[in-house]
Amino acid sequence: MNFGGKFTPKTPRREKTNLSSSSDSEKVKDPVSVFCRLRNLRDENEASCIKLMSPTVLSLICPSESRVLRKDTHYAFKHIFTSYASQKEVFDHIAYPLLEDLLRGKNGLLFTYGVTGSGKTYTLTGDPYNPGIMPRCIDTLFNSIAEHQAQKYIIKSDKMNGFEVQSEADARDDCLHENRSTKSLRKKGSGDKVLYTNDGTSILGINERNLYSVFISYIEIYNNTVYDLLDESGGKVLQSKILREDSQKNMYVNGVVEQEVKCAAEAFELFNAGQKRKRMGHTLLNAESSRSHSIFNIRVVQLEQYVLNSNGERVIPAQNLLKVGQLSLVDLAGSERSNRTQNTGMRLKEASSINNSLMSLRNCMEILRENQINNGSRLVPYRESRLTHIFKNYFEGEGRVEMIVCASPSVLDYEENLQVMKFADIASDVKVVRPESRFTPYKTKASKSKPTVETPITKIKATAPLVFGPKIPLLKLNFENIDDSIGGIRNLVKIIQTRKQKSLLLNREINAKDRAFRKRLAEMNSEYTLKISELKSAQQQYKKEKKKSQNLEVKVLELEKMNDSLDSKNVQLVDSIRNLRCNLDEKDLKLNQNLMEREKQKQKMALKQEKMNQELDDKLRRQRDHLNAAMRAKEDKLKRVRDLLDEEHAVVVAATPTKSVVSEVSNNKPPVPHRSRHVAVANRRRSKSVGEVWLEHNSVKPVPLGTVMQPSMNKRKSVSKLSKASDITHPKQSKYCLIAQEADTDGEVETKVYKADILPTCGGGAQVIFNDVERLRQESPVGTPQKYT
Ligand SMILES: Nc1ncnc2c1ncn2[C@@H]1O[C@H](COP(=O)(O)OP(=O)(O)OP(=O)(O)O)[C@@H](O)[C@H]1O
Repeated sequence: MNFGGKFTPKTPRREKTNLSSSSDSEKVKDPVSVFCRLRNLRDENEASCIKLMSPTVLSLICPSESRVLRKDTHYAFKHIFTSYASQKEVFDHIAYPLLEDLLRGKNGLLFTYGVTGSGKTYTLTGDPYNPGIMPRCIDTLFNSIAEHQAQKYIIKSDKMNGFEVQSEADARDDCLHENRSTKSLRKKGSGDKVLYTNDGTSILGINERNLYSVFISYIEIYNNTVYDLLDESGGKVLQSKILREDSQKNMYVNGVVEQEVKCAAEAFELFNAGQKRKRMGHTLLNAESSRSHSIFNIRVVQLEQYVLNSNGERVIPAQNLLKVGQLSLVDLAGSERSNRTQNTGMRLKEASSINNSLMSLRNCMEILRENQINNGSRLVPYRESRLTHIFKNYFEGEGRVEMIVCASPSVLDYEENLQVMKFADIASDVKVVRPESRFTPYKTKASKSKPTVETPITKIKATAPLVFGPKIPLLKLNFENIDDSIGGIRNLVKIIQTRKQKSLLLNREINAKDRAFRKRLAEMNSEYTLKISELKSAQQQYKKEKKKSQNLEVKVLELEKMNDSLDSKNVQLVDSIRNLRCNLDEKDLKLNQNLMEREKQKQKMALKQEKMNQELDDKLRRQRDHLNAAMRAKEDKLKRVRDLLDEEHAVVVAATPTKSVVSEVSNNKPPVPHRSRHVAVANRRRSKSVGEVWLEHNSVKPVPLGTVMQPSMNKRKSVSKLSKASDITHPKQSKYCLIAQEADTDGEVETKVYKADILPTCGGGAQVIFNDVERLRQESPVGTPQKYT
């Protein structure tokens, strides 16, 4: 084994594994082991929706009050732990075999899955008196390897998911300058030390030829971003990390703090420090609910000190190989329905991210199962979520996968349990390649101190004895048999000569080696100087890159902050939009109500108006009919008068009958001249008789005419009633007119002026001779000028 020379990988690079590949089909595969752990009911009187049928089968009973009634369904598990099962039972059954694998250099993934508050964290962590799987794993591990641990920092993480081995002196140096951040992490963790009860369990039959180193890392996936719970470089703000593939195509968290621990207490301190940073929150269903998926990684690295050759002698292993096993304990955040948790804002965003990642896990499982059943090659969408991406290797055959389904039997959890059980059903059908011990080639770190310093392996080299030839026999001189003694002496001389020759040879060899060594040393020295300058430039480059990456990280952090604030703003906006929508809906409702009310009123009004219109129409029709009848009667009378006038041309009215005429006129009836008393008088026009005096007889008070043309009567006397003969016989009066008003068929008012001459009779009376009728009508058709006749 060469600790100072150049590293050459001894094992071929592992090809990317794929479950559907033909080579994989030849490998032995095991289904994902799915266990179930039932927790106790919170309230003893509560009804249960889970019925145990056997130690491996349970039935999910649909509660009668469920919105959708479903048939009872059966689900099979590798084993079901009832609420009476102790933490130790769960550990012994599930985690102990994984620990055995870990010490054989095999990987294992154990995750808890279930509804929020169903006991996932309790199963994995527990409490000091009922330690869960994680503390039991740590205790059992150190109980088993305590005596066989490598000196601290002999094996170091190379920050790229691999390891390198360095000399003891360098390891001591590193111990002295122990990472400050780790110290402070420890300090933080040691503030309130949590000590879990150690029951002394250990793994039997570990390989005692190996030196063991244990490494711990603790990360969380929060809102689909990976954070290192042990990284203190960002102060209180957790640093987001990216996922990378190492040279062997294994996924790892870039730049994750992977701390070597030498005892269980140190591991617990780190766990507690990380636990304080883990995102927990209070929800309606769990006072301390995990808001992120947390992954606690234990890596055990084994360095083979020596191997035994066929003669049973200890020889240094020919290859630079480390056996590396990893156990990932994953506490998944609980699946939850927002209508039950009534989460809002940040909690709601967390819940949706949790549910999304769990959905991605389910998707991947479904596709893996489908590929296996149909021998298909559908792409498994590991990259959809960090949770699936980080565990890609496990599903592609890099380790054993086990799952504990935690379930609360409460009827309230029925719907969620149904989904969890379906997921478990899918998972138990997925098969993964049985893991093999993993050997990783390691680099030896160039020693910072003098090259004479021994590593655990160079120590073994030094103990190999130098052989100068045959052993020098014990010479016993026998003076009684001098020949024997001489023979012995000769033999001795021969041996001494051979040894001398051997010694000379060795001396020459040593000298040659010394020369070669010196030459090599000189070469190495120049190489060293070269390397130092290379290292310096690499360091400078590294510093630059580090600065760049720090800047980038700061930027990422700022962007994340911005993203977070945008997210919270978005949530607020969504809330306010929802409120505004509610308000709008309320207002719309009110508006609609008002509109309906108004419509009703309108309809009422319309009905009322229609009724009124009808009434008015009726009234108008009656009035019109009445007026028409009256007019018709008048026109008849008038016609008769005209006819008479036309026939006889003149009517002489005797003085005595004036009264009767007047009385007829006063009765507002058209005057009917008496045939025998008619006097023939030539037609006279008003315009021709200047200075005439008119007796204007308005039987009723007329409607104001408002016309432009008025009957031209310069001198007139208006009377409403003719009561005595002198009203007519007055000598100054020569003209008589009777004014009557009536409505025509269109309802327009028509004024008729019946004109007559007053002629004195020889008997001292007067005769009234009607000779003209003047009609005054006012019409107002829209858009047409008013007509007057
Ligand atoms: N088997 C059990 N025995 C006793 N107590 C239990 C058991 N399972 C859970 N509990 C208790 O129930 C509570 C909720 O459990 P826990 O926090 O482990 O739930 P969870 O599934 O991790 O929830 P979340 O997903 O919200 O983080 C805790 O107080 C825990 O102590």
